[in-house]
Amino acid sequence: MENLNIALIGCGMIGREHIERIQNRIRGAKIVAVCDVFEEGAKKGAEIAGAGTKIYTDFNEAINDPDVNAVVVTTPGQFHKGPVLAAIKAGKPVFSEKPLANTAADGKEIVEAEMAGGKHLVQVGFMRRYDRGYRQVKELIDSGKFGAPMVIKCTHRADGVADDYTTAMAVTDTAIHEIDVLPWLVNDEWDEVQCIMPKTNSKVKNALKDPQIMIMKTKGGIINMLEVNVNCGFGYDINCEVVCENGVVNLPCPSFPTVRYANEVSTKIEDNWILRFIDSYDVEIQDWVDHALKGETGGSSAWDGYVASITADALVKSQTSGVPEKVVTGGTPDFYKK
Ligand SMILES: NC(=O)c1ccc[n+]([C@@H]2O[C@H](COP(=O)([O-])OP(=O)(O)OC[C@H]3O[C@@H](n4cnc5c(N)ncnc54)[C@H](O)[C@@H]3O)[C@@H](O)[C@H]2O)c1
Ligand SMILES: O[C@H]1[C@H](O)[C@@H](O)[C@H](O)[C@@H](O)[C@H]1O
Repeated sequence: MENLNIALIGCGMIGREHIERIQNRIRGAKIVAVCDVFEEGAKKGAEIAGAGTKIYTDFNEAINDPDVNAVVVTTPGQFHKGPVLAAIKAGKPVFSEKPLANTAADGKEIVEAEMAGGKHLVQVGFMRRYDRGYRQVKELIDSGKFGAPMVIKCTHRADGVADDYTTAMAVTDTAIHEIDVLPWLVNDEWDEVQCIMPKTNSKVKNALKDPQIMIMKTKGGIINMLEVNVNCGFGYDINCEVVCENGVVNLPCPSFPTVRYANEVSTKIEDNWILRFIDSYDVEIQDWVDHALKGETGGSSAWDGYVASITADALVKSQTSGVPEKVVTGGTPDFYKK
């Protein structure tokens, strides 16, 4: 394969970002077809992609178009399974935005289909594995200089969320990033996870519980404390601090100039994920394209996506049980061992 001719399924917020990215900044790939259940949405996507882009409202038709040899899935999480399975069936490489699926049951179907086909075709969009800051933290931890990691403290804060954002989405849509990136960062696996609910922010006007505190223990005994807080009202604030035996590795928000003005010292905080991780998405999609052209996958595999969904299921269970819940994966199949 010399070039990826991509059908992108789901022309919403990140779908349109990825269309623009692939057409203008990614080598070896172009969007040849776009699909959205709403024709208007697909048309908007096609406008960004440029003249000649085919428009579909049925993902099966888009994926099975003979001019298409690769697929990007940017529908909401609960609708990833259909197009991902269709791409596997067609034998075409597929990049699925995170999460691979909203439930472990859906993730299992994808993993089983990929194994049955005997070819690695699925990459999951956990872009933090491509973020310069997270990569530097991993290098520092892997150097061994600071000793073994013992505690991780994270915040995943957002200015606000849409009205249809639910309590479970704090796990399946938001904490899912930490669920994937932290075990990768410290070379470990989740063992048990717990979600506890502090008092809810009075700005929340529906049934959403926000903030939430997630306490997650790895098999190696590392404890992570994660604050998910999606109505913080002051910006997109992602922090990660790893406490090791001989030192602390801290990844704060990327720095902006510090301003001294009117008796105050201040530093800007990024508005949203688009800007905070913009470089990571570029690196991630280019890496997917480079791998797919060689018949390979990079980044997070379908198995990683499935394990993240198993962990998310356990955390969602703990949202109601209030107690720690076990993360049971049954072990990595040989097909996915690196
Ligand atoms: N990696 C990241 O940081 C990041 C950032 C934002 C979103 N995401 C992920 O990307 C996905 C999309 O998020 P979004 O914010 O762009 O959502 P969105 O709601 O803005 O867009 C989704 C689009 O998919 C379309 N759609 C739904 N079902 C479809 C189907 N069966 N076939 C074709 N089109 C369909 C909708 O009409 C909509 O236009 C989610 O999984 C989300 O978690 C990831
Ligand atoms: O879909 C978005 C995206 O994945 C962001 O990176 C995350 O911070 C948000 O919580 C989520 O809603």
